[in-house]
Amino acid sequence: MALSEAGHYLEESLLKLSADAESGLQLDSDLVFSLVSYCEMATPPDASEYLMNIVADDRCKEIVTEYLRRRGGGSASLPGDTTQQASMQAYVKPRDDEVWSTTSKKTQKQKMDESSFPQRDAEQKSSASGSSTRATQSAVGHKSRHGGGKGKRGGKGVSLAEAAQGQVIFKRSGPCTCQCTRHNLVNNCLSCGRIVCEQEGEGPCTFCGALVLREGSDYAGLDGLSVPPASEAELKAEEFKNRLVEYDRSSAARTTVIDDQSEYFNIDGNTWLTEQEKEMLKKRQEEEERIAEERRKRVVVTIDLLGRKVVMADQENLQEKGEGQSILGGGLFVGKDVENVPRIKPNPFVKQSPLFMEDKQPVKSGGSGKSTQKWSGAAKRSARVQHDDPVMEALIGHNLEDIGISSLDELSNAWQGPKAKASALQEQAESVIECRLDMGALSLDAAPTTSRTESSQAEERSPPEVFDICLPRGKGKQPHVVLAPSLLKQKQAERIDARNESFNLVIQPGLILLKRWLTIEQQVDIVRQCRQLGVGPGGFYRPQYREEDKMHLRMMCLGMQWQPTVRSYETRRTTYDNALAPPIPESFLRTVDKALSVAQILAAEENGGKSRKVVIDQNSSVPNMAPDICIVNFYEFSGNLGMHQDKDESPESLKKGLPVVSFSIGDSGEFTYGWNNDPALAEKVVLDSGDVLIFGGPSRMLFHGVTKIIKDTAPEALLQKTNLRPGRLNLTFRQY
Ligand SMILES: O=C(O)CCC(=O)C(=O)O
Ligand SMILES: [Fe+2]
Repeated sequence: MALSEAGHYLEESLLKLSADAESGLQLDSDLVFSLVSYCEMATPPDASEYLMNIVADDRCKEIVTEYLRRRGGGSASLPGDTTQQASMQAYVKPRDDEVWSTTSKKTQKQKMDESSFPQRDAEQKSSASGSSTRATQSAVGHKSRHGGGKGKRGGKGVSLAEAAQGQVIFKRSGPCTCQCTRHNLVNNCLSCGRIVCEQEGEGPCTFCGALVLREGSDYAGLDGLSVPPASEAELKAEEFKNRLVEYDRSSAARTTVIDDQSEYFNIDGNTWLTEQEKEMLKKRQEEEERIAEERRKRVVVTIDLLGRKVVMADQENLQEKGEGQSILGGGLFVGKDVENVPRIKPNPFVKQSPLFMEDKQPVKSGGSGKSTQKWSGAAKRSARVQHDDPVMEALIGHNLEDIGISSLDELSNAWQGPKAKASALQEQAESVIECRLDMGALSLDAAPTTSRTESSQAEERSPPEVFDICLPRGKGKQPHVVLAPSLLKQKQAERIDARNESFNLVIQPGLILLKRWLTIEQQVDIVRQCRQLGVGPGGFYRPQYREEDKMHLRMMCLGMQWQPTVRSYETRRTTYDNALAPPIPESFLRTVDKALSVAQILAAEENGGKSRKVVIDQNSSVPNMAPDICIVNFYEFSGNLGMHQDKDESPESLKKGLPVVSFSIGDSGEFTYGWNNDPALAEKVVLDSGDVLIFGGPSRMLFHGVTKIIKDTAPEALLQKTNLRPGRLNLTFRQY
C-alpha cells in the first residue's frame, strides 16, 4: 500500500527509534511498515492509541503527535485526551460506582480514564479466551503506564506481530473495517446486519446505532443497573414480568402441536407405514370411495304394473328400510311405496318366485248370447300363487275359462289327467299370467302377448316393430285353439260354420258384397302369406296421421306404400323405416280377379237381368281393374277406422271408378258406409271372415269406416289352421 507523506514520516521515525538501542524497540522494517499501514487506515485516535500501546516510549508521543498533525485535520488526540473520546462514546456503559456511588475514591482522571475503556472492562469480565487474555495483558500494560506513572514498561506488553494481526483488542473508539478477518466476531447488528468484531466490541452499532451484544452478554449491565425491588408488590410484578418474558421466549416450543392422529388419516405422511402398506391402503381407500360413489348414483326404479305406478327409490334408502327385492322376480314393489302395494314379504326359503295375479271380475259370456256368469277363479290381486302340485298351481288364480276349463268335470279331468296334460295346462296358465303382468301395456281385451318382453308398448316404442298376426304354437295361444275343445264344443262350432252359407249381394249400384266367398283354404293362404310378409321388411306397423295420432290398427302396404301423414302413395315408407312395399302375392291377384268377375256379373245381372252373357264395359258399375296396391289392416279388438274416402289413388283411377276390392278374414267387423263422414248417419254391414266387398263405379267415393270388431267370431277351422290372433284382417286392393 502506498503510504501518505505522514505515513512516510511515521515509518521513518519508527525505524529511527528502532535503530536506537535505548528505545528497546526492535522492529524490523516489515513490521514497521505493517504498523504504519495499519495506522494509515485507522482513525487518528485508533492510530494514536495503537502506536502508544506498542511503542511505549515518551519519544513516541512526539512522533505520534507529529504524525497526526501531518495527517491533517488537527483532530489528533492522544490517549488520555478524553474530551473528544467522550463525545464519540455515546453508549459507554456507566460503571456501577459512577452511577450508584458518589463516594468513589478514585480521582476524576481515573474515572475518565477507566470510562474510556469500557470495552476492555467488559471483555475482561466476560471473556476467558486467548484474545481476551491478550487484551488483559494490554490493559495491564496500559494501566501500569497510566496508573503506574511514567517510565518505560518492562519489556513489550504486546508483540507487534500480534498487534498487526489484530489479536490485540484496543480501546473501542470507532468502526473497524476488518469484517472479522482480523478480530473475532462479536455479533451481527440485528438492525442493519453490520458484522461487528471484537475491535468494535459490544455497544452501539457504528453504522446504525442499534445495540450489538455478544451472546450471553451482560454488557448492558441490566443486572447491575436493576434497582432492588422496593416492595413486595414490586417483587411480584418483577416475577410476573419474568414469567411473561419466559413464556414469550418459549412460546414456540409450547405451542407446536404434534398431531399424531393426522398420521392415521394421511397415508403419505404416515411414517409408520411401509411403501407397500401405503399402496395397499391407498387402493383400499380408492375402492371404498368408488363403491360409495356408485351407491350414490344408483337409483332403483320400480314399475308397478298392478298399481300402475312408477316408484323411484335410492339404494341406501332401501337398505336403511331393510327392504330387499320383492318376491316378484324382477324386484318389483320395492322402496317406500312397498307398504301401499298389497304384497307378501319374501320367504327366504322359496327358490322360485311365486306369481301374483290381479283381481279379476267375473266375466260375461260372449259368443253364445247367454249372459251367464262364468268361472271367476282369479285370486285376489296380491295373492301368491303357489302350490306343490304343478297343475294346481297353474290353475289357481286364473280364469279357468282362459285355460279351456268351463265346468267342474273339465277341471277334474285336467287335474286327474296324465301329467302331459297337466304340464300343458301349466304352460297355458303361465302364458296367461305373463299376459297379466303386461297389463300396463296391453288392453284387457287383447290377446296375451307371446312373451313378457314383447309387449305392444315396446313395439310402439322401438321401430321397426314386428307384429305377428298369428300367435306362436304352444305358447300364448287362445284356449279354444291350443287346448283341444271338448268334442261337444267342436261339433257345435262346425255346425255354426256350416250354417253360414255364402251368398252375393248388390247392396247398391257399385257396392257388392260376396258373402263368405273366400274359402277357408283361400283364407288360410292369405293369412299365412300376410303373416310372413307382415313380420318382414315393410311389414306390419302402427301408422300415424300426425305425431301422437296413431291409427287404431296395424298396417302393411303391398305394391305401394300409402303414407298417412300426406295421404298419398310412395315407393318407400319414408316417415317410418324407409322400407319398400313388398309386392302383392300372385295368388292374391288371382283371387281379386275372380271376385271382381263375380261382382261384374252380379252388377250386370242387376242391370240387365238374368242374362248368362254379361258384357263388362267401361260403363259398368264394376269396371275392370289391375290392382297394384294392397293395403293390409289388422284390427285388434280395440281397433277401428274412422269414416273416410279412398281417394289417394290417381285421378284417372278415381274418375273411372276403378273398384276397391276388400277381403275380410278372422273376427267379424262392423263396416259403416254412407255419403258423408258422419257415422251416425251411416249404414252398417257386418263383414265376416271370407267376405269380399267391392265398391266401385258409382260407389267408389263412398265414405266408409270400421266401428268395431266382434270378438270370438272367427271361423274355428281358420284359427286351428293358422293360429290367427284375435282380431280382424282386412285387405283392400286398388289400382293407382
Ligand atoms: O277394413 C275395412 O274393411 C276397410 C279398410 C279401409 O277402408 C281402408 O283400408 O281404406
Ligand atoms: Fe278405405
